[in-house]
Amino acid sequence: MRVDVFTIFPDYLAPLELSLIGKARGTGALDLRATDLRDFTHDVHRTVDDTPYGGGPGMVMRPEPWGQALDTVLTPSSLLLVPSPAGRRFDQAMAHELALEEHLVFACGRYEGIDQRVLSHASGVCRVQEVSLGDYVLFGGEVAVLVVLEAVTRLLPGVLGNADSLLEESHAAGLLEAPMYTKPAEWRGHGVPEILRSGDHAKIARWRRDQALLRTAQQRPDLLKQCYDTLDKRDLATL
Ligand SMILES: Nc1cc(-c2ccc3ccn(Cc4ccc(CN5CCCCC5)cc4)c3c2)n[nH]1
Repeated sequence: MRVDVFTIFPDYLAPLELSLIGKARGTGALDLRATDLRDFTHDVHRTVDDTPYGGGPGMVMRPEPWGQALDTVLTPSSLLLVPSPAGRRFDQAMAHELALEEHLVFACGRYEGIDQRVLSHASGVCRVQEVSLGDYVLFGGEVAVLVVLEAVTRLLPGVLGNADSLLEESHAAGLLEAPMYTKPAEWRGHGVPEILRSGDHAKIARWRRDQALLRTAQQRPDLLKQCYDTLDKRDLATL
């Protein structure tokens, strides 16, 4: 997957060099390039913003640098993602959709956002999707890029060493995960559920499924409602 990110703070994306994303870049699963939007300005101050038409607080990002920047990468097969408080809520389903794309382009806004004509013009070239992390306002889009790219990269083939963890996720799709434990068996007076040390994999799987159901019912009943139709009689007996 090829990913282009345009931002006035390219260093903000340095964490993408680390950990599994860094590994995905090393194996070629992810070809990621961050470019400074100011490279597409031509004035001595490298200006990317200006006052909003119609008045109002703050500044708006000028269309010209964005137009020239996006001209260098957008093709009809690109998907332009524009982080925004007004965007489609990012979730695991969207992460799976994005993991199938061949070319993602992120336009990271700052200030009060990007001149709307940039998105309008781009939608004549490729698909454009505004994306939101949630109902709160950040300073800009870079944090959204870090979140989206981490969630998408772990879904790319070969990135997660143990493919089973993805299978686990798909099986438990929609439910919260069961509690996890590791050594030591006794820690500050807290033990580990005996079933997990029984070696009986069928019983362990059932226990984990029950824990996931109960945890979801308790902490995220909205999720349980969404996947209620997928529950079998044994699941319903647990609830
Ligand atoms: N999920 C999420 C994504 C973002 C995000 C993404 C990209 C940019 C680019 C700039 N900002 C900051 C900003 C955006 C908009 C306003 C105006 N708006 C007026 C009405 C009430 C809400 C705010 C103020 C500041 C961004 C914020 N925040 N949260």
